[in-house]
Amino acid sequence: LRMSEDKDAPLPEGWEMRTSRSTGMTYFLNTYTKKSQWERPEAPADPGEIRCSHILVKHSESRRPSSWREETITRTKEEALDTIKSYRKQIVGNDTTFVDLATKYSDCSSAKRGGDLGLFGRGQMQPAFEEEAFKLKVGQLSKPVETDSGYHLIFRTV
Ligand SMILES: O=C(CCc1ccccc1)N[C@H](Cc1nc2ccccc2[nH]1)C(=O)O
Repeated sequence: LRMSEDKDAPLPEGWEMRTSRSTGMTYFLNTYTKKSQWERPEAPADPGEIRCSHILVKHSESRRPSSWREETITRTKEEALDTIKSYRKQIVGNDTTFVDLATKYSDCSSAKRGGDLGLFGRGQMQPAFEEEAFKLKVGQLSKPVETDSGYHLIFRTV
Protein backbone atom coordinates (compact mmCIF):
# COMPACT_ATOMS: atom_id res chain seq x y z
CA LEU A 1 0.00 0.00 0.00
CA ARG A 2 1.59 3.29 -1.08
CA MET A 3 1.65 6.03 1.62
CA SER A 4 -0.45 8.17 -0.68
CA GLU A 5 -3.20 5.51 -0.57
CA ASP A 6 -3.19 5.55 3.25
CA LYS A 7 -6.58 7.06 4.01
CA ASP A 8 -5.47 7.76 7.60
CA ALA A 9 -2.39 9.74 6.58
CA PRO A 10 -2.87 13.43 7.45
CA LEU A 11 -3.55 15.72 4.50
CA PRO A 12 -0.77 18.16 3.50
CA GLU A 13 -1.23 21.70 4.89
CA GLY A 14 -3.86 23.82 3.18
CA TRP A 15 -6.07 20.93 1.98
CA GLU A 16 -9.37 19.58 3.36
CA MET A 17 -11.25 16.39 2.60
CA ARG A 18 -14.88 16.79 1.41
CA THR A 19 -17.69 14.40 0.41
CA SER A 20 -19.62 15.10 -2.79
CA ARG A 21 -23.28 15.73 -1.91
CA SER A 22 -24.45 14.25 -5.21
CA THR A 23 -22.24 11.13 -5.53
CA GLY A 24 -20.93 10.59 -1.98
CA MET A 25 -17.44 10.46 -3.46
CA THR A 26 -14.51 11.93 -1.52
CA TYR A 27 -12.77 14.93 -3.08
CA PHE A 28 -10.11 17.39 -1.88
CA LEU A 29 -10.46 21.15 -1.43
CA ASN A 30 -7.56 23.61 -1.67
CA THR A 31 -8.50 25.96 1.19
CA TYR A 32 -6.54 28.83 -0.39
CA THR A 33 -7.70 28.73 -4.02
CA LYS A 34 -11.06 27.06 -3.13
CA LYS A 35 -10.47 24.74 -6.09
CA SER A 36 -11.25 21.02 -5.64
CA GLN A 37 -9.80 17.82 -7.09
CA TRP A 38 -10.49 14.09 -6.97
CA GLU A 39 -6.85 13.03 -6.48
CA ARG A 40 -5.48 13.00 -2.91
CA PRO A 41 -2.92 15.86 -2.74
CA GLU A 42 0.66 14.87 -2.00
CA ALA A 43 2.14 18.33 -1.30
CA PRO A 44 1.04 21.34 0.82
CA ALA A 45 -1.12 23.86 -1.05
CA ASP A 46 0.82 27.05 -1.79
CA PRO A 47 -0.70 29.70 0.49
CA GLY A 48 0.19 32.51 -1.94
CA GLU A 49 -0.55 35.01 0.83
CA ILE A 50 -0.32 34.59 4.62
CA ARG A 51 -1.10 36.87 7.52
CA CYS A 52 1.28 37.37 10.43
CA SER A 53 1.78 39.50 13.50
CA HIS A 54 5.23 40.29 14.84
CA ILE A 55 7.09 41.82 17.73
CA LEU A 56 10.19 43.77 16.69
CA VAL A 57 13.01 44.73 19.07
CA LYS A 58 15.36 47.17 17.36
CA HIS A 59 18.95 47.97 18.41
CA SER A 60 21.64 50.57 17.73
CA GLU A 61 22.68 48.82 14.49
CA SER A 62 19.11 48.56 13.12
CA ARG A 63 18.45 50.00 9.65
CA ARG A 64 16.31 52.72 11.32
CA PRO A 65 17.28 52.87 15.04
CA SER A 66 14.13 54.82 15.96
CA SER A 67 10.49 53.96 16.61
CA TRP A 68 7.21 55.26 18.05
CA ARG A 69 8.57 54.07 21.44
CA GLU A 70 12.03 55.60 21.40
CA GLU A 71 13.35 58.45 19.30
CA THR A 72 16.89 57.02 19.42
CA ILE A 73 17.28 53.30 20.12
CA THR A 74 20.57 52.63 21.94
CA ARG A 75 20.24 49.04 23.19
CA THR A 76 22.91 46.68 21.81
CA LYS A 77 22.19 43.78 19.43
CA GLU A 78 22.90 41.38 22.32
CA GLU A 79 20.44 43.18 24.60
CA ALA A 80 17.80 43.14 21.84
CA LEU A 81 18.22 39.38 21.33
CA ASP A 82 18.03 38.76 25.09
CA THR A 83 14.86 40.87 25.21
CA ILE A 84 13.14 39.06 22.32
CA LYS A 85 14.09 35.71 23.90
CA SER A 86 12.53 36.79 27.22
CA TYR A 87 9.34 37.82 25.37
CA ARG A 88 9.19 34.38 23.71
CA LYS A 89 9.65 32.70 27.11
CA GLN A 90 6.80 34.78 28.59
CA ILE A 91 4.46 33.96 25.70
CA VAL A 92 5.25 30.23 25.63
CA GLY A 93 4.94 30.14 29.44
CA ASN A 94 1.52 31.86 29.19
CA ASP A 95 2.67 34.61 31.54
CA THR A 96 1.44 37.20 29.02
CA THR A 97 0.02 37.41 25.50
CA PHE A 98 1.70 38.08 22.16
CA VAL A 99 -0.69 40.96 21.46
CA ASP A 100 -0.01 42.58 24.84
CA LEU A 101 3.77 42.49 24.35
CA ALA A 102 3.52 43.64 20.70
CA THR A 103 1.28 46.57 21.68
CA LYS A 104 3.56 47.67 24.53
CA TYR A 105 7.03 46.94 23.19
CA SER A 106 7.23 46.31 19.43
CA ASP A 107 9.48 48.84 17.64
CA CYS A 108 7.29 48.65 14.51
CA SER A 109 4.26 50.82 13.74
CA SER A 110 2.25 47.56 13.57
CA ALA A 111 2.42 47.66 17.39
CA LYS A 112 -0.71 49.82 17.17
CA ARG A 113 -2.53 46.79 15.75
CA GLY A 114 -1.20 44.22 18.22
CA GLY A 115 1.63 43.49 15.80
CA ASP A 116 -0.65 42.59 12.87
CA LEU A 117 1.01 43.08 9.47
CA GLY A 118 -2.04 42.05 7.45
CA LEU A 119 -1.94 39.66 4.48
CA PHE A 120 1.24 39.54 2.43
CA GLY A 121 2.66 37.48 -0.41
CA ARG A 122 6.23 36.62 -1.27
CA GLY A 123 8.40 39.56 -2.28
CA GLN A 124 6.82 42.06 0.11
CA MET A 125 8.75 41.62 3.38
CA GLN A 126 12.49 41.47 4.03
CA PRO A 127 13.80 38.07 2.78
CA ALA A 128 14.82 36.68 6.18
CA PHE A 129 11.40 37.59 7.60
CA GLU A 130 9.51 36.11 4.60
CA GLU A 131 11.52 32.87 4.70
CA GLU A 132 10.68 32.19 8.35
CA ALA A 133 7.07 33.44 8.10
CA PHE A 134 6.19 31.12 5.18
CA LYS A 135 7.64 28.15 7.09
CA LEU A 136 5.19 28.68 9.95
CA LYS A 137 1.94 26.78 10.21
CA VAL A 138 -1.16 28.80 11.17
CA GLY A 139 -1.02 29.43 14.95
CA GLN A 140 2.71 28.84 15.21
CA LEU A 141 5.22 31.22 16.86
CA SER A 142 8.67 31.60 15.33
CA LYS A 143 12.03 31.48 17.06
CA PRO A 144 13.82 34.89 17.09
CA VAL A 145 14.36 36.04 13.48
CA GLU A 146 17.02 38.65 12.58
CA THR A 147 16.51 41.21 9.80
CA ASP A 148 18.12 44.59 9.09
CA SER A 149 15.37 46.10 11.28
CA GLY A 150 16.27 44.07 14.37
CA TYR A 151 15.00 40.89 16.02
CA HIS A 152 11.46 39.63 15.48
CA LEU A 153 9.04 37.09 16.87
CA ILE A 154 6.57 36.13 14.14
CA PHE A 155 3.13 34.61 14.75
CA ARG A 156 1.21 33.30 11.71
CA THR A 157 -2.55 33.95 11.98
CA VAL A 158 -3.84 33.02 8.47
O1 LIG B 1 8.53 48.40 7.81
C1 LIG B 1 7.81 48.79 8.70
C2 LIG B 1 6.29 48.80 8.55
C3 LIG B 1 5.84 47.36 8.47
C4 LIG B 1 4.37 47.26 8.37
C5 LIG B 1 3.81 46.51 7.33
C6 LIG B 1 2.43 46.39 7.26
C7 LIG B 1 1.61 47.00 8.20
C8 LIG B 1 2.17 47.74 9.24
C9 LIG B 1 3.54 47.87 9.34
N1 LIG B 1 8.24 49.17 9.90
C10 LIG B 1 9.69 49.24 10.17
C11 LIG B 1 10.04 48.08 11.09
C12 LIG B 1 9.82 46.76 10.43
N2 LIG B 1 10.77 46.09 9.78
C13 LIG B 1 10.20 44.95 9.34
C14 LIG B 1 10.71 43.86 8.60
C15 LIG B 1 9.88 42.82 8.27
C16 LIG B 1 8.54 42.82 8.67
C17 LIG B 1 8.02 43.90 9.41
C18 LIG B 1 8.87 44.95 9.74
N3 LIG B 1 8.65 46.12 10.41
C19 LIG B 1 10.03 50.52 10.92
O2 LIG B 1 9.12 51.09 11.52
O3 LIG B 1 11.22 50.87 10.90
